[in-house]
Formats: sequence, C-alpha cells, structure tokens
Amino acid sequence: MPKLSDARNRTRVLLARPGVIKPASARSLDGRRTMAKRPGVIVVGGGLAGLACATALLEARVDAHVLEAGDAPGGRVRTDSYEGFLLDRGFQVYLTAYPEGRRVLDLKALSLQRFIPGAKVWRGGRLHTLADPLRQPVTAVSHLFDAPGGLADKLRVLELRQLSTSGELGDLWQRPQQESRHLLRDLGFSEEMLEAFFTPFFGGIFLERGLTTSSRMLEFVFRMFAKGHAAVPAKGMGAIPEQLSAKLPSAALRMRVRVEEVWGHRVRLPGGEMLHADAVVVATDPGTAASLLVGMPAPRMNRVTCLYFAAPEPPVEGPWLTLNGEGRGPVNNVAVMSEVSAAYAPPGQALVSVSVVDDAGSADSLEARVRAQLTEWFGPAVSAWRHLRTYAIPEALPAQPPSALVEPHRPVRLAAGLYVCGDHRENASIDGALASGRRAAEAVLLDLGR
Ligand SMILES: Cc1cc2nc3c(=O)[nH]c(=O)nc-3n(C[C@H](O)[C@H](O)[C@H](O)COP(=O)(O)OP(=O)(O)OC[C@H]3O[C@@H](n4cnc5c(N)ncnc54)[C@H](O)[C@@H]3O)c2cc1C
Repeated sequence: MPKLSDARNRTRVLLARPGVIKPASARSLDGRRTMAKRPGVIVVGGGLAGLACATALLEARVDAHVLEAGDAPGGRVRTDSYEGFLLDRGFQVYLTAYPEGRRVLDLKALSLQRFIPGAKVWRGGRLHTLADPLRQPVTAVSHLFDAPGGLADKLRVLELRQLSTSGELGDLWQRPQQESRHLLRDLGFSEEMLEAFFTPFFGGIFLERGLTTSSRMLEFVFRMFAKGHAAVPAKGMGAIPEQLSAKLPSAALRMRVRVEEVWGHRVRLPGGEMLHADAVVVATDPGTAASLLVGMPAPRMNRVTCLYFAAPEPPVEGPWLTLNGEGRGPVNNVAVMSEVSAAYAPPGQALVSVSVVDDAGSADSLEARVRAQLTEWFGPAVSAWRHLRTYAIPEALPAQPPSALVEPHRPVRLAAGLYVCGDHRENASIDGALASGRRAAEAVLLDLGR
C-alpha cells in the first residue's frame, strides 16, 4: 500500500489541468480492477459540515454520498434518549442569529425553545440575577446593584454590545484581534466582572476559562447573543442534524463506515474496499482530517465534561443559564434543560445539565465534587438527584487563539477533486461548521463547471 504522502503526489500528477477534474480510473490502489462505484461526490463524515455540504450538492443536482463512521449523523451534535430524558452529548445551544443557520435550517420546524437573555450567577454565597438591560429592562434595573460588577460594568456591557453589533458581520472577522481577556480589560471591565461573568459565560462557550480565545470570536458570539437568542430545539440538539439528513435520500447516507485513507478522488474503506468519485470532501473532525490529509494541521482541542442528573424538583425555575461566578470548584455552568423544553425530561422530573471546563481534579471523584459544590448552591435537595450519565468529550472544540483566526475563512479546496470542511476551517461553532460545508460544496460545483 503506498504511503499517503506518495498518494498525494500521485494525486497531483493525476490532476492534469488545474481546475478541471479528470475522471478517476476504475482501478484500485494496487492496480487491480475493482467493482468500484462512481457516486459523484463522496463526503467523508456526516457531522453538520458534511451534511451541509451534501445537501448543497444535492440541491445543485450533484450526487453526493456521505460515509459516516458513527451509527447516526450529527457528529458532535447528537441527542441520546435515556430513560425518558433527552441527553445532548454535551451541553450546547443554538444561537438564533447564526447567519448560516438562517440560510440552511428550517428554524420554525426545529421549534426552538429559548433561554432567558442574561444569567444567574453564583457568587458570595447566593445566586444573583444578571439580566440583559435591553431585553429585560425591568429585571435589569431591579437587579442593577445586586448583580456582580457595578454600574460602570453594566455600561461597558452596552459598549461591548455596540462594538460587536456595529458594521457588517464580514468586517468583524477582519478586525484587529487579541485574546478576549485583553479586549475585555481594554474596554475597562473590572476583575470582578471578568471572574463573575465573562470567565464562566465565555468559558462555557469557548470551553476554556483563560479567555485566551480570539477577540474576534468573542465579538462574533456577543453579536449573535445581541441579535438573537440562545435556544435548543424542543426535542434536543440532535434535531438539527436530523433535519439536514432528512433532505438526503437514504441511499446517500452510509453509517458505520470509517474511511481509512483518502487518495485523490478515491477513498479506502476497512477491508480494502475502494470507492471512486469525481470529488472527495473530507468533513471529519479536525484530528481525523489531519490524519487523512497531508499538510492539514491538527488544531489543539478544548475539552468539556457534561454530567446529567434527574431531580425531583428543578433547582432553578425558568430557562436560565446559571454560572459559577466564584472561580473555584469544578462546575462552570448549570442549566435545567427541562425548564427550557419540557420534552427533555419525563413528567414530574427535572433534567439538570452540569458542564465542567478545565477541571484539574480526578475524573473518578468528579460526580462527588460536583454534588458537593451544587449542595452549597442548591442545598441538601441535591442528595436526592440521580446521576444519569456523564459525557467526557476530550476533543470538543478546536482552540481558537488569535493565531488560529488570522485567516477567518480557511481554504476548503486542496486540489481539484479534493476538498475539506468542518469547524476547523471556519469558526468553532455550529454556524462555522455549516458555513464550511456550504463553501466546500461551492468549490466542488465550481470545479465541476456547475
Ligand atoms: C460539548 C460541545 C459543546 C458545544 N457547544 C456549542 C454551542 O453551544 N454552540 C455552537 O454553535 N457550537 C457548539 N459546539 C461546537 C459544534 O458542535 C461543532 O463546531 C460542530 O458540530 C462541528 O461539526 P463538524 O461537522 O465540523 O464536525 P463533527 O461534528 O466532528 O463531524 C465529523 C463527523 O465525521 C465523522 N468521522 C470522523 N472520522 C471519520 C472517518 N474516518 N470516516 C467517516 N466518518 C468519520 C464523525 O463520526 C463525525 O460524525 C460544541 C461542541 C461540543 C462537542
């Protein structure tokens, strides 16, 4: 079997005229004739990027076939049904202002259930309410001097909102960038506001609590919160990939197929089966993309652990995000998912989702440490909570320090006939994954002369 680097060299030789796809031969890598099918375009990976790519190709009447290693599409966005509860594989939210989501998803059909704008913050032995002053003026004013950060910090939030919502979205990705913590300090936010709000809030989104993620990402996310809502589909985040995959004919989606090698227009499956295509789009997670494609960097990945508990009563009433504003203990944020959408829990029970980011403690004792911390917040009722499942996700999100976003929309066309998409090509979000898939489809269509 030739090495992949040899394969890439051969691929370049095959590409006689840049920009024009030469038909792949119907021979296998070892030169023998195979029963290879020619499915048009092969998309490796059925996460949001791969599904967005395949649906865009099909809309342009180009045959696309998705090969997915898992037992269902969705990749990092999936929901498990467990004892009548809906467990997203890690706490995630959809931001209704996502521009690509608005283009490709039927948001109405997802029946999005919103969180309240703002947050509850645990600090100094009690829960404070931090309301969005523009969306919830009454709550915001009534809690003005109660919430962490003084009046000056509240005014700076308005300044940050003004900064992140001004101008075109495309311009935002070209702005000077620095680590988010430096932008927040330059804007004059107090250390109290950083510790009590920004660290747990953006820590739960970027999945790192140092706020070292690019300020472009912070401005993008803040803009999305300012222009829309955080929400989940009524029946769980998995409804998003389900909606996209339902657009594909069933024969276009093959599950439990792990592609082992990509060789120009061909892919090798376990057992040596070869598939030939006019084009191949690698839409895997970033680490797998780096192993399949020569020269593709493997970004550092941020991790998160999500614990689910069944509670007889919701510890917080209403669709609030609750943040750890004290900077100690394993818990970063808590959400009572059944308060956001009733379908997340069976009648009479509440589903509590707890996210742990950057935890230095032992994984074995995590549940006990989480319970101890939440007992401080919510009292002895926590002892009656039943642990349902823990999802430890070591490769949840590509890290996005400023260096990663120097080029905000990274190339998706590697050569004529070979493309790549995924959140690592755009920004680490549902919207970034969807946009990268659409861009890859556009590049394929251009090369195919469509
Ligand atoms: C816990 C968590 C919380 C998050 N929170 C948010 C949030 O609140 N808001 C937000 O916008 N984003 C969030 N994200 C990020 C968002 O989910 C991802 O950016 C996005 O889903 C990535 O999609 P993708 O298609 O690029 O990659 P993936 O979802 O990783 O899809 C890649 C697919 O390729 C398949 N695959 C891998 N190798 C092979 C192979 N060899 N052959 C065939 N198939 C293969 C995988 O099985 C997978 O299905 C979160 C992510 C996680 C994990």
